[in-house]
Amino acid sequence: MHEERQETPNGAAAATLVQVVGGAIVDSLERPSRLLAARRTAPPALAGLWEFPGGKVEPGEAPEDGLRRELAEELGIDVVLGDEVPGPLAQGWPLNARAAMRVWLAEVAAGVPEPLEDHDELLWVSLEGRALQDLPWIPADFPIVDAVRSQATAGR
Ligand SMILES: Nc1nc2c([nH]c(=O)n2[C@H]2C[C@H](O)[C@@H](COP(=O)(O)OP(=O)(O)OP(=O)(O)O)O2)c(=O)[nH]1
Repeated sequence: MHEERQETPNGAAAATLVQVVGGAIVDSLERPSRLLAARRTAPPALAGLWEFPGGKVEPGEAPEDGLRRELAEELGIDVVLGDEVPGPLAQGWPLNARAAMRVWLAEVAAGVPEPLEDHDELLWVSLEGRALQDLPWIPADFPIVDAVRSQATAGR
């Protein structure tokens, strides 16, 4: 697992959060209208909840490379990454006491997304209306979903 150490404000060393990366895959980076949500199969506490496909960055791996690798493994696709959806931390969005996630907008460059690993269903959900927020996401993902929607639909 990839954990780094950093200095806290009082100078004590503290373990930083496990770095997770997630893909906010939209139908088109140019004119986004739908987002791809993925339903987890494990662990039991998260099974059945929706998330951004992705996973943990491996030691020595650049976050963007980790995201491309995870999306190829889990969904069988190559992606073009767009802008990052920045969170409040240097490590992105807080997920829980141990992990934070950096999220990038992305578009499918090759392949058709399929739930090959870790998910049992994929859903293209409209960025308009309530459909996105009405899905049972992993609780930590709701603010991220909001930010993704705002960023993806900005400038329309
Ligand atoms: N991929 C992903 N993980 C999320 C999201 N929200 C959230 O709280 N998480 C949590 C669930 C897990 O505790 C952690 C990511 O772990 P993971 O199980 O997806 O990572 P991985 O594919 O590398 O799996 P593994 O090698 O550890 O089995 O982050 C999300 O939107 N996407």
